[in-house]
Amino acid sequence: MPELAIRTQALRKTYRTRRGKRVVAVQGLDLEVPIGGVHGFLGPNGSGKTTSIRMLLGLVRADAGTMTVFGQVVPDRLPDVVGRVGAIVESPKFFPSFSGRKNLELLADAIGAPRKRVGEVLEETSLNERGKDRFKTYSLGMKQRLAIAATLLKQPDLLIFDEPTNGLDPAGIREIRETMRGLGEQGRTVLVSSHILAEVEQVADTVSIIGHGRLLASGTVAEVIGGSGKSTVKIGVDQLDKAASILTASGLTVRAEGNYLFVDGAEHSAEVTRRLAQQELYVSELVPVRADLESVFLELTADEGLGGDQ
Ligand SMILES: Nc1ncnc2c1ncn2[C@@H]1O[C@H](COP(=O)(O)OP(=O)(O)OP(=O)(O)O)[C@@H](O)[C@H]1O
Repeated sequence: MPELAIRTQALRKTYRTRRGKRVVAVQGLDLEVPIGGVHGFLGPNGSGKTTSIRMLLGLVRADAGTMTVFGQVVPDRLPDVVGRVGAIVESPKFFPSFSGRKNLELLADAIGAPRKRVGEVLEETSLNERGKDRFKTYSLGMKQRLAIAATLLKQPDLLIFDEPTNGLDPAGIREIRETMRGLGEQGRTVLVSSHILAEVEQVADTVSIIGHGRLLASGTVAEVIGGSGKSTVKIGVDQLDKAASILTASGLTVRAEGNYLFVDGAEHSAEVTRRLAQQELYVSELVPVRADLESVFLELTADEGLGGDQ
């Protein structure tokens, strides 16, 4: 088996609230993150993403299960791999009155990274033009990119970002997305958690979808979409109502939208045309509708409600 960047097996974590209530945050999570590229770690709010990430980083103790990072069992062997991992789990603290560059220089000195890395990471996160400006004048998106720049100082092979675009405007989201894409293309592994699909669908090479702390689906974006078994065709036809009742009577799920019918569950588009033609209704247009990650996600997590909160 090829080495994985991250692997968890039967990972479990139950919290006890102050009132003594038990909250199962992660219940038997099997996660596999391949080496290289962007991996979207997706799930509704409260589904256990942050807890899983914190366990991987040794910040929260797991109740049961195993975890490896680059083949090393963590948290036991974390010291052996921690140098290869950069993570942003909470907003890091920067000095507001110092420039972005100065902040990075101080950090580089603190962790023993060469000063020349500062210019490189500013470039990688497209901050070089604003590097001399004070941190407090940065937009939220720039602050977040500076945090990414800080994790890049030590050239990690694996980057873990927990909801990196929270609170950002569309331009900020795009910038973070492009930064992640660039890192994935360099061959680094980026694990990015999100509950917003549209954000990750465009950058992720592979995804894992979780709900209630369990894995619901994983693979390449195409595999996860294809594996949903959802096939929909959009058809244009005269007498929409009549066509809809014919198709419904054949066991297909049909809904009308404008001048079109959307038909779910037909194995072959030809089946739709044939059934209508038998009743002398002729299809003027027929387009297969590609399922997107969003609809698959909603379908998979439909029973999840508020994720782990109940
Ligand atoms: N310290 C804690 N004490 C008690 N319960 C907690 C604690 N941290 C998390 N939880 C609960 O565990 C569950 C999983 O939370 P977690 O933050 O891991 O989910 P998440 O998928 O990261 O959600 P979000 O996207 O909202 O951050 C939730 O029900 C949450 O309320």
